Amino acid sequence: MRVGCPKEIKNNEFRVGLTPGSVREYVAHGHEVIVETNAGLGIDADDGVYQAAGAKIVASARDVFDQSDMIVKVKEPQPSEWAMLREDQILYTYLHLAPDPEQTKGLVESGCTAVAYETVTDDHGGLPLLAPMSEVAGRLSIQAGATALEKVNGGRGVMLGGVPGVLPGKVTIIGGGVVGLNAAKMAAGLGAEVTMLDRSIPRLRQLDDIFNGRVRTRYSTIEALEHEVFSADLTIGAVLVAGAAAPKLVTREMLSGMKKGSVIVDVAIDQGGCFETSHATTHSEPTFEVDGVIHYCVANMPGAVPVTSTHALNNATLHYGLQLADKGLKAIAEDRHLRAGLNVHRGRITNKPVAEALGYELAEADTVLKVA
Ligand SMILES: NC(=O)C1=CN([C@@H]2O[C@H](COP(=O)(O)OP(=O)(O)OC[C@H]3O[C@@H](n4cnc5c(N)ncnc54)[C@H](O)[C@@H]3O)[C@@H](O)[C@H]2O)C=CC1
Ligand SMILES: CC(=O)C(=O)O
Ligand SMILES: [Mg+2]
Repeated sequence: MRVGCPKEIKNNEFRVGLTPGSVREYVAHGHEVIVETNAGLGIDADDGVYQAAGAKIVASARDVFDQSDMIVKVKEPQPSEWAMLREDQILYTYLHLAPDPEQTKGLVESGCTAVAYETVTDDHGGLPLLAPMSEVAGRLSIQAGATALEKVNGGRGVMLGGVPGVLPGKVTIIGGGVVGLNAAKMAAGLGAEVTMLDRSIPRLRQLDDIFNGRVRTRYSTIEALEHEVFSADLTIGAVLVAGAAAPKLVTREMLSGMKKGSVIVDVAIDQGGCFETSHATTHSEPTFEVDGVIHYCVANMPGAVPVTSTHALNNATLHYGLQLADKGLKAIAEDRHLRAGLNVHRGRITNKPVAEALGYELAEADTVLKVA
């Protein structure tokens, strides 16, 4: 198969779909790999490094899309990209379709087969291709939140760790999955007072075991949420219902109960965000203020640390990428975890939460894939 990797074009996105190491693996499987010039500059890999790994370098994204059977990316395709996709092409990348009707329409109209990293599953009930970026974003969320809390950045001027004789800042984390766990590790490491909320009691038990009393856990009711968010200096939004738009757990009305200059980092923004007042921001303008509360809502947080993120992402995406390249649609038909990743196929929506969120008729992945 011809496997193509264009340069990412989202605002301040420096990751790349394939590392040179991944290129070598595809080539070792007998595939041709086509990489756009300068695609890897954000991870210190120039065209020569990709060529040494066996890639062919082409001058433009158009060349990559024209010459490839499968496109491997990081972020959801932008309008100029979905216009280049074709019916016989596989797209393998993050999509986050539920809150994004325009992109969904673009992919449906292209006729391509789109596999979303964030809905591929594993045997343990996890999302293995989302997890590495959730680890990165969870850890970054505390760095971003601590910076936004500085007075010069509009925050209330609290240092999360405190100092001897002065109480630490308070961090509330809504959602104790991969993002939440990694945020809690960083916040606790800085010396902050940390509370995590979740709706899953088994997960709260696990978190309690992991932190052994260093972090408080609380079942997430409206009352508990209000109490923990109103008293927080920094609140992290980290909930997920796989594939679906994030539930709006913190309403605009609730902002009036929060401390002036407190900060929210809505990591769940890529699924629409779990604060009613959130809207996606970019690394060039990451924050805005509503009712005295600073909002940080960058939808591609890991793009800020592309070296770490690209390698972590490739570690997770390579296995299924090779399956797709080796077997094409048959790989999706044969593997239920890859089938869970299928969101769009030849103009049909095959992911239930996406179909429900955007009013499309659901086409079941197993029936729509007529593979001999
Ligand atoms: N902005 C960015 O750059 C990035 C955003 N993300 C996003 O972060 C979000 C979280 O991802 P993960 O931690 O990997 O998901 P996860 O599935 O590991 O964890 C989500 C947690 O939310 C909990 N939850 C669901 N509904 C809840 C509710 N109503 N109240 C309280 N808890 C609830 C679940 O029980 C689960 O423990 C996702 O939307 C993901 O796409 C991930 C990476 C980068
Ligand atoms: C998961 C995601 O949206 C990201 O890594 O940018
Ligand atoms: Mg989007």
